Amino acid sequence: MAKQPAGKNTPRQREQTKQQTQSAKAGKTDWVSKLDRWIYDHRSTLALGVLLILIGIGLFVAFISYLLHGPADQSVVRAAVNDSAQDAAPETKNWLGLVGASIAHVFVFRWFGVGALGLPVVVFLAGWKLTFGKELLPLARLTKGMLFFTIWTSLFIGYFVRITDSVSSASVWCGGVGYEVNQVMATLLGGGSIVLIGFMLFVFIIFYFDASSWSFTWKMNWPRLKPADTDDYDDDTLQDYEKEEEEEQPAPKPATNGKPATSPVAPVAVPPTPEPEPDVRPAPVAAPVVAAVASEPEPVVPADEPVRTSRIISFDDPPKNGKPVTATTSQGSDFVVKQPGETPESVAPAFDVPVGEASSDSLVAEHGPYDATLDLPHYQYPVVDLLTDYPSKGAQVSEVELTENKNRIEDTLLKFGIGIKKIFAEVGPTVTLYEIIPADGVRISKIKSLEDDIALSLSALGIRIIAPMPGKGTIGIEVPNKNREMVSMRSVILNEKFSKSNFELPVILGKTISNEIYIADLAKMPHLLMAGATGQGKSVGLNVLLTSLIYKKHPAHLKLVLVDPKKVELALYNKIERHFLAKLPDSEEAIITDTKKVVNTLNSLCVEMDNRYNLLKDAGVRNIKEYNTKFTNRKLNPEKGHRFMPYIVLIIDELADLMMTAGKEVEQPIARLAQLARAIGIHLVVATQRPSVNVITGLIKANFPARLSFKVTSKIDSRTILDTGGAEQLVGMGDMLLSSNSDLIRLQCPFVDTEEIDELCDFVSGQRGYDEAYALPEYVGDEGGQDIEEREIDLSNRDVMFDEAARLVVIHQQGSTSLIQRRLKLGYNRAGRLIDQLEAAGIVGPFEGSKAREVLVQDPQHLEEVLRKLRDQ
Ligand SMILES: Nc1ncnc2c1ncn2[C@@H]1O[C@H](COP(=O)(O)OP(=O)(O)OP(=O)(O)O)[C@@H](O)[C@H]1O
Repeated sequence: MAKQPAGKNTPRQREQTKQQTQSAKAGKTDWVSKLDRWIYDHRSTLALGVLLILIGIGLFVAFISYLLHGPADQSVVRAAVNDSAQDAAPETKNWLGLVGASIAHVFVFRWFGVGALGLPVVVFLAGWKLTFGKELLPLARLTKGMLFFTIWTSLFIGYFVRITDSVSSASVWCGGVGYEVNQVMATLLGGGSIVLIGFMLFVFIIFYFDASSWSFTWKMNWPRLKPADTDDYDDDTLQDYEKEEEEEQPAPKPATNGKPATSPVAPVAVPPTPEPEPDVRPAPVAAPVVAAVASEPEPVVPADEPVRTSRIISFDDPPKNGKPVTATTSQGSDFVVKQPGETPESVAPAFDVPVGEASSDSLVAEHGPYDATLDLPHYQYPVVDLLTDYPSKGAQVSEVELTENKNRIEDTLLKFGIGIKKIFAEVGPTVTLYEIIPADGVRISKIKSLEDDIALSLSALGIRIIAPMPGKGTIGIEVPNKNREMVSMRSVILNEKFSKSNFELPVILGKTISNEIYIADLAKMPHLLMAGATGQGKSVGLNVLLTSLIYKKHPAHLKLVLVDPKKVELALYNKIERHFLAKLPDSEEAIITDTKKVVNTLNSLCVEMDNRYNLLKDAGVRNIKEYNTKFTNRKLNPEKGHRFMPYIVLIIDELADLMMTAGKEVEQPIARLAQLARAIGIHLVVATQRPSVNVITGLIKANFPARLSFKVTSKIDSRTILDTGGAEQLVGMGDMLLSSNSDLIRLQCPFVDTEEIDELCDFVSGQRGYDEAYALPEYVGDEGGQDIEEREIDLSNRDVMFDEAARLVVIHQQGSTSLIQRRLKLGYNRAGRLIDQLEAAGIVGPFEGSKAREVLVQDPQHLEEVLRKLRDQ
């Protein structure tokens, strides 16, 4: 692993540089990044959350107490302000003393009276959300409600205080605002004030509880509105109205007059709705379904029955408030569309393809496109200051060195009878390229055949002859610089080419001889094979690749599978497990070091690949990009297994080790993935010290068009990896050759130290992550045995959630682990165990690959019977 940077930087120099840069940084940006980190640190969020809960409770107690003892405390507060707080304090009646009385005096007496009680409720709920990471009640919606409650109550009570002329005794109930505003309204409107106050309540109710979804009958009779007039109508609705008008047949809507809604979602006993849903539809069967559905923030679109084009789709809530949205189809069945990003398994899109473009368009119009990043909405991309600022001196080649080399090249070539017309030098970070135009009549093949002799005569390490230079009629001779430039990771991350790159998976590979940054799109590569003798910069190279991805990608869009048979090379990335790593459901460690686990992981990736291909086929698209676009546009139904697909990058740090211990067992899945996985977003980066043919087999090699080599020990190794010599001539420390699309490019890999990686991982892991690493599909190897009976499920020791899980799958007629996981809020492992138990109990059928298991019990009554028997046993 990285021990020491490029030649010029001795540990001492580096330490000094680091100290200088650190003190420079400290002055300017340290406090900003510290503040950032503090804000996104779990501990500070927890502390703030608990503080807000305490403040919420405190304010509530203080306000209630003030309302009870108000008159007594008013004089105490005045005395404290005018005279001495110390003298006044003992007189206070408020349960929270003088402070409680003073705050309550302002909020209750001066401002809002009873209405002020809305404030502590909001503060408490905000604190709850910060502390527990989820909402007790929909916060945004409730805040709006409470704001209205505060002002309206104050006005309403103020009206009666004014007309009863009881300001001296009762003004504490309406507060100063309520009373004063009523005074003004009375002057302007007289008795009309109460009408205005009543009207305000009416307007609030119709917007807050979305009167548009109350009844079809209402809608039918309401005047037709243009889309510009309202947000609550979708195109379908308007078209329907227009059609009906044309036909002059105001036919009753099915849900009102037609057959009662028949939904496969039978009424279930579920906790009551947190907020009353005003539902005035005369649909007796639909009603319990509404109650059931509204309490669950999950889609309950009947899984097997495509929702037909909905004529009226109305949502009870504006899109951005984070509350589940209830929608109604013309069939009268209701379902909930969850806001994107509510939980890690956010499943916002609620329509399937059969619904048609218009419905998904209207969903997008209402809610905006699905955004996977909303699972971690506050995630901050790493700041560049995490990387060390090594002072860049540029390439250090003196005139003298250049002239010396030029003369030696001229002399050597002349010795072999090669005349030179012209010679140019281009100074790169590690080597200088001398480009030679040979004299007329000199054949390139002659120069090529003399390559080794010329190199020997020039007798410097790492001379590489490029004859001819691709696309030019010239010869290139690369001569290493005496003092090479160290390319820092920071400098390349800051480079515009990287920051502005819009590649799907941008990876920095290095700096070219013309000092340009070379960035590749791993998604297009589509896999990378990396070789290099020990100590030549492979680990640094992998770290550079990972750093570029982490700097550019949101955890929602990228998952890493890290295989590290050497056990220490990638260990640093353990910290970002809950952000970027993917692992097998049953494994403890996200970084895979054990060969058996590697085999399972590779096979699991193959299962993931097959699953993804099935989803692509189902969606009628050809690749991950088209799939995710369709999903983002809410045209794919998560209830049918559709989900946003993050890219998966598999990194294998040492293939040689694995090939020695597991041979074909790893070769086959690697080759399979390399052959097929590009379209579904799984990309491989495989590194090895030993690029021999029994490690990089023909099967593997054929499927890795992009190959990269650091210095290797022999020309044979160079040929194995690059199909040509040259890599043995490299000068080490990140000097490398990239072979891509039959081009061979010499690059200097940037340097990134383990300390920098450590800081980067700390920065990422200090932020809120997912509950656990991204779960790869379960793969049970030979030992596990696929047969449920062999795995001996003990039904006498059932999970406590067994009955609930059974009811869930029977109600939905869908035996899927992810359904159990989402709806019962369980981890993957536990949900997997539950589904195994359900299989053993004969409630669901056996595993069927990417499809959900068949549910063998058809109705809830039958299920209760089965459950009762199990209990009796
Ligand atoms: N891009 C680079 N720029 C400057 N120095 C580098 C670069 N890459 C590697 N080095 C130097 O080479 C040393 C070895 O690099 P690295 O640890 O990446 O080798 P490796 O090929 O992974 O070796 P091993 O396989 O034994 O782990 C580093 O400690 C560092 O001093």
